[in-house]
Amino acid sequence: MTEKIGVIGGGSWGTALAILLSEKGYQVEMWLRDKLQVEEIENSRENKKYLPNVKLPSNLKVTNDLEKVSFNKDVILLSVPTHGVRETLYNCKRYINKDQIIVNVAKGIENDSLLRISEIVKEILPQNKYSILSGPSHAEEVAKNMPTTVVSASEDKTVAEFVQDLFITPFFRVYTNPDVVGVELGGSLKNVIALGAGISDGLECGDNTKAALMTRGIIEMARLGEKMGANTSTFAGLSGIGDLIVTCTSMHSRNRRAGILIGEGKTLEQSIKTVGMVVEGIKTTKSAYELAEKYGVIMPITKEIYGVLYEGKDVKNSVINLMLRDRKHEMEDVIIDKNISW
Ligand SMILES: NC(=O)C1=CN([C@@H]2O[C@H](COP(=O)(O)OP(=O)(O)OC[C@H]3O[C@@H](n4cnc5c(N)ncnc54)[C@H](OP(=O)(O)O)[C@@H]3O)[C@@H](O)[C@H]2O)C=CC1
Ligand SMILES: O=C(CO)COP(=O)(O)O
Repeated sequence: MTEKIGVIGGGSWGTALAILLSEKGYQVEMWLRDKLQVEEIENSRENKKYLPNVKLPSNLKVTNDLEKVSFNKDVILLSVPTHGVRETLYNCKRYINKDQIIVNVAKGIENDSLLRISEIVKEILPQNKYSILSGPSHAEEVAKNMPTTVVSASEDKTVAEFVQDLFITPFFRVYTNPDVVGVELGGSLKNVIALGAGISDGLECGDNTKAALMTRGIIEMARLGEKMGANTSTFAGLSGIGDLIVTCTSMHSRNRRAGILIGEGKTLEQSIKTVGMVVEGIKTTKSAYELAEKYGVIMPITKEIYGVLYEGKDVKNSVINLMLRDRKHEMEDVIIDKNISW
């Protein structure tokens, strides 16, 4: 049985998963970059900043030391936001050996390089086995043992199944999938659409609008995914439509909450500050927009959200732009694929 797990990143998600793994009886140590926060958590046995009102089990250790969290662990759980993954991995690379399995739970695409997390990990730790764990799973609900389902994706079936065994509990059901590209893209791109769903709520558009954004959103996500080598059926699964539903509708979603504030007329900076936690979709919108250009994929919702976030476009004009696009067949991509005509 795997005994030792280092959790790198003690935000809401890292903390919720560290609790789950500790309660399963593993030896878990969680790293946070802020020394004062580590002391505060040790004293109160609670992560008041990111996961308040949830007590940490007594066997869960907390540290500020990257060597302690990385060295001699069987599994490294990467739970820092996407923009911090590269630097954090570089800083702990010297303590990690090739037999340690890397499990990533961050949902984003790196700016500028346009790399998914598995690609960053491959660059820095080329010999280590990798799995992404993703799906509709708000930390606040997992911490309360509310039934949740996620997917473990790895190129290596034994690794995907190992991670499934590691995390599965009666409340946290883990499926497997070989499609790393699809699972990583689903978890990242849904945050862009969730910003849009939030903007729609902030504008007081109704449920029709949100259903439209979600349905047309998953189509453009899958369109990019297919060009990038994903299996389009993955977008119909937990890390695609599943996570899109939860993020576009939940009051826990930071992406949706940031979108609501933008829709209400707050600036991007005000919205990020008010949410006070990582809003991955903001950086991912830029990466997704650039990937769409690079692969020549039409992503109208992503393009409008990019315009609002990065070009100062008026949100109401963006809605009009989306509604007044050229008329088209709903299943255009399918029709082209299967050569179907009327
Ligand atoms: N919360 C959730 O329900 C879920 C989150 N995720 C994903 O998990 C990842 C982590 O998110 P989450 O835990 O929610 O984030 P939070 O906003 O709750 O916490 C962010 C954590 O990351 C730290 N951090 C921020 N920037 C850096 C950096 N550059 N280097 C190292 N550490 C950094 C913060 O430290 P400090 O306080 O010092 O700034 C804080 O501990 C994201 O990709 C998110 O999309 C996935 C599924 C569910
Ligand atoms: O990915 C998540 C739930 O599955 C968390 O979404 P937010 O980052 O929008 O809170």
